[in-house]
Amino acid sequence: METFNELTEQKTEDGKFSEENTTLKTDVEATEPGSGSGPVIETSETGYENPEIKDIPNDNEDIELGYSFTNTGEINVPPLLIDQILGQEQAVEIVKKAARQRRHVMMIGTPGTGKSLLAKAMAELLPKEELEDIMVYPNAEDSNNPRIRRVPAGKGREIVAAHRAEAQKKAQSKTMILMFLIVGVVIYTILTGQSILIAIFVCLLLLTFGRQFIGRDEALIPKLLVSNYNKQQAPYVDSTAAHAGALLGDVRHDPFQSGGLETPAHDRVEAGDIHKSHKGVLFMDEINILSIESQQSLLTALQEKEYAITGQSERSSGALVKTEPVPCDFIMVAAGNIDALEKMHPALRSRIKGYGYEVYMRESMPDTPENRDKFIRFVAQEVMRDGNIPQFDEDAVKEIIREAMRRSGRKGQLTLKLRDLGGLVRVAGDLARADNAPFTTAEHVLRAKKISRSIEQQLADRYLENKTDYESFFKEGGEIGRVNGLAVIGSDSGIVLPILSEVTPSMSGAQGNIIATGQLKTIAREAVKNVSAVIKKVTGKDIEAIDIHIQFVGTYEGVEGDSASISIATAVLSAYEKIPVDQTIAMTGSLSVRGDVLPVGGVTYKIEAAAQAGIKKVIIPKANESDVMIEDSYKDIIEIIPVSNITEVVEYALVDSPKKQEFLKKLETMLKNDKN
Ligand SMILES: Nc1ncnc2c1ncn2[C@@H]1O[C@H](COP(=O)(O)OP(=O)(O)OP(=O)(O)O)[C@@H](O)[C@H]1O
Repeated sequence: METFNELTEQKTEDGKFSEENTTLKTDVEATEPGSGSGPVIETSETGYENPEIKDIPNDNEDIELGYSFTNTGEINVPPLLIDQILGQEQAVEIVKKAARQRRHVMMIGTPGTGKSLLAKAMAELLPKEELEDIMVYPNAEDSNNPRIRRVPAGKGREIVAAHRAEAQKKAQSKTMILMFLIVGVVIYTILTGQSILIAIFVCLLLLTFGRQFIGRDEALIPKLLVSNYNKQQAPYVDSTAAHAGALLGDVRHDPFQSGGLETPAHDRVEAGDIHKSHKGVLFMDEINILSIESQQSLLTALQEKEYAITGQSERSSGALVKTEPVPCDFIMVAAGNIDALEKMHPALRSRIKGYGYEVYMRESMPDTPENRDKFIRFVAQEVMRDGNIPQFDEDAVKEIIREAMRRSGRKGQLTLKLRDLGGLVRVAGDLARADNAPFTTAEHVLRAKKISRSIEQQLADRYLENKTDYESFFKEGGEIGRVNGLAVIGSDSGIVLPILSEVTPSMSGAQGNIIATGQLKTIAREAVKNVSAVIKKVTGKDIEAIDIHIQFVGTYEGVEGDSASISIATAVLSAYEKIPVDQTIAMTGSLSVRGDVLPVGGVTYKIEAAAQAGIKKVIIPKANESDVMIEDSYKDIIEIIPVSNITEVVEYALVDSPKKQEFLKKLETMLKNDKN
């Protein structure tokens, strides 16, 4: 009986990079989050470039557009933000509906797909006629309970100005009276020959008490808590990562709490974002990072549509003060990625769900002529928003569309991770400006792509440099048990990931083990287990007698995903059968327990990484064939071999020999029997 143990994984916890960005992903997941090549670090020096591919011109096939134009200055950018949004039709419809009916909205999806843009657009759709100013007045009966009044928008300023003028007038007449009294005292002293010292004492008394008497009117001036003076649209307040005070309002501490030096309580009250967004939109990204107490208070504010302001710090004198309830009738737009749902206060989620809509943002849209034309408008919008970069000519826009195709990771799609693409537009525009060019051209976009490399891409470059320096992977010859696997770092860069395998006599003698090293994470560990099913079938009976060692070379950051499974299987089969693997080949692909090669993510970036590393051929899953959108500069230097099962992988990857032919026959028969 086959008695393979559970996978034994040896890992070192040291030297782990941040999981999110630097884990080597080898599976479909890897194509997801789109940090793209935004303008993170602008340096042309950092990129490692294979000299072979450096100067190959980009002669991509032409991209057809619905209409032609000279430059994006000719394109009409719609005045309303809602009409500027690309590809998120469902979200746009929901936002329009929610604005009409004053409903809350929850948007879940990848960063940079337009969530905050939609929230801003919603504020533009709300009626500005309903806007109000909120004022806080002193309370003569209880100074620690300031009064709240709402007045039509713009009136607040007038009221404060009128109170101030009145207080100044009163203060002036009181000052006059005081001056008269002092002058009277001086004259009286001179006329009656009284002691000068007594006169000075009396004057000082008058000044001290008089000051308090005069200042009292100032202390009664109301404070404008929320002003909507001259606002052209309903407020939009981004409250992402706000602390309790900034979100819910606060009362400042008063270091002088007596002696006539104190600041009146109402003057120390500060509005929170929930109050500033009254009659408008409160946007909160990553709502799950808000503390549970603040989420609870937010829920109360949503339910009551008013929320009293009190000092947030218990030790401050502000904690004694609590205003009357302050209006906060806002529409909440909550956003986040899918984890936000799990970590969100269930009652808050239920409130938004019960009184609003939920929408999942799209990450790409079909590559149709209409959608391409929308990208022309997108570039025009970004240029307009930036305000400092030259307009794009038609070829430059086509280059941006080409990049949108590539970044979608799937044939026939255009990415909607538009913040990153907007970054590319700006870097290209900056280059054109630096050149004093009248327009941004395709050449500027291509240069921008080279210099605006994401941190992950730069990391991949360094990785390649180091690996090349230390000759950690081979590009030619045949090696037993050694395969050039491929992985993705972040979401937009690939690396060559060498995988080694050794087959040794079993330590226990009675039981075989699979020992995998290289800090494998859950999915990668499971992939190794699945591969073991195929290995067991192919290698046959005496499996109890061997241990199989698999090493992911130089992966101190950890490995995740299952797209290395065909590489693992090939390495192990090569080690077991003692047939060398062709090192001019790299490979990526997931393997089913029945030996089929399944699709994976990030094929384009992986192929480009292999080409950059000087590898000549890449095996990819047949199902991914149409997702390949490598730059033209790589097309002539790398051969792509699509495969659909492990037999084909072995056929291409192992170095030709009679032993290989024999093994292939065995493999084919086994898989055939398996399927029948
Ligand atoms: N669907 C879209 N249509 C047009 N422009 C977009 C779209 N999505 C993103 N953009 C551009 O990207 C910028 C950033 O997008 P936005 O801030 O709305 O993303 P987000 O989804 O809120 O991201 P995050 O969750 O990181 O805040 C926008 O100001 C806009 O220029």
